[in-house]
Amino acid sequence: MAPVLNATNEQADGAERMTNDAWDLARGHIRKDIGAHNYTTWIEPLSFRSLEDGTLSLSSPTEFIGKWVMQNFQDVILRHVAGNGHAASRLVCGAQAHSSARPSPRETPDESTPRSRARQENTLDKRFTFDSFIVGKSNEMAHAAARRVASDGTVSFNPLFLHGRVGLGKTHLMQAIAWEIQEAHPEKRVMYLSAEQFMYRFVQSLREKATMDFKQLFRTVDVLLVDDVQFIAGKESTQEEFFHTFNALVDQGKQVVISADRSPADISDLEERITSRLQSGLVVDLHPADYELRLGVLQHRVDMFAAQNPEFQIEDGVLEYLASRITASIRVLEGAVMRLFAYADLIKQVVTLEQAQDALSDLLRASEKKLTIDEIMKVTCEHYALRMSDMTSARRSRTVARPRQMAMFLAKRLTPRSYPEIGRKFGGRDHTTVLYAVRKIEELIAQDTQIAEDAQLLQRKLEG
Ligand SMILES: Nc1ncnc2c1ncn2[C@@H]1O[C@H](COP(=O)(O)OP(=O)(O)OP(=O)(O)O)[C@@H](O)[C@H]1O
Repeated sequence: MAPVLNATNEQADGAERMTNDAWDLARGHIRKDIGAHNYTTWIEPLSFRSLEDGTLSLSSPTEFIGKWVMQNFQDVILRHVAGNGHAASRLVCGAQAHSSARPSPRETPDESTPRSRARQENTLDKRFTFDSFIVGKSNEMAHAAARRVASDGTVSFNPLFLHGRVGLGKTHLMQAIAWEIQEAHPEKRVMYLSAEQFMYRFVQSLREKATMDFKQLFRTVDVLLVDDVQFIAGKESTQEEFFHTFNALVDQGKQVVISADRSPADISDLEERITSRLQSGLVVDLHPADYELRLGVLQHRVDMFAAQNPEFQIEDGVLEYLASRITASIRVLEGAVMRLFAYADLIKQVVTLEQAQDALSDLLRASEKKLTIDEIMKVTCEHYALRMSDMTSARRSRTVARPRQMAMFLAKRLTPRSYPEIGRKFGGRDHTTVLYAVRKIEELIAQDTQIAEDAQLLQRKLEG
């Protein structure tokens, strides 16, 4: 039986010796996958040592970086090295990394179980599971649909089409589906690959006059997940083949999951018949992450890191600050928090707001909104039909006090100002008043939908 989860095994069989140049090529792909910031922090400092007997050996400037790379980027590195036609199934990375290192018995996969066979063959990233996917308003629909596809015995919507801007979790969700189905049904043939890999394999099969094998391989899977389908726009023969594969599977009632950076209708240079088939199931978009989701992702990352590095400590408020300032994508946010970990490892002290600002200054500058407390007061007053003077006055009636508390809450959340600084701007109030206001609004957001909506609307206006 042909390997199902591995888009690269055949290429790997004929592996030539890997060189520095080949590592450079793989690095380019890795950079695209993990983003520029992660790349600069973790991958750029590595140098290629050797690739022998399937073990890729890289050296890193410190043990910490080596360990972190192994824990977080092993899959993506191996995938791209293997994608360039080199047999690589294991990574060794450290200050002393050496090609002769062998897996310890604990690390050696038990080849007797279907589960470990699936793991050995696959190109999935171990981190991309439902467990590690944080759900918020912006992605709850996509998450629910993905869960349904992963858990349903029957096919409810075919295809499931996930779309959204870069770095918002499409690949993560697709791989989570693949993991889940593979886990629950080891007998099922689940294939995950990018549209680029699909094209590569198709072209290879043409070159090797093995198109029948190609068709056989793709048309006998139970679940097919194709990432970044916008890639095949304008590529006629690949589109044609994709269309036939897609139809054959859907007609047999096999689940297909597709992702793209935009909706089917917005992908230009896609044949009309393909667009309409892509729209024939469920089309769900992942919206840009809101503040709560951003904070959730940061918190999750920190908890994971702290579990392995008990000495790691971060000052209260730093994550909230980062979540409010770094809005580009979850990938960028992850890059930021990982950089913070590397920084914490160097200084070996509690990470303060000032240090975080220093370590991430380029990222923060890029997303600088320069939001002032005056602006926050102004937008809040407009929303509640109040005067600016109400923000600083001593009036305590609820119609004025509540919006004022809301403005204080937003000032804390959306600016780097401290409690005393905010107090001074709001008519010279004490920092404890600001602290109380922030807590009060947080409490009300959890209980009162009107307040929750107000907070969200105001935040969106201010951040937009
Ligand atoms: N809701 C989430 N919870 C936890 N991590 C997330 C979430 N969304 C995205 N991520 C993380 O952000 C990073 C980027 O996500 P992913 O690669 O899935 O994005 P994508 O939408 O496929 O982007 P692209 O279009 O560039 O391929 C990954 O490391 C992923 O784990």
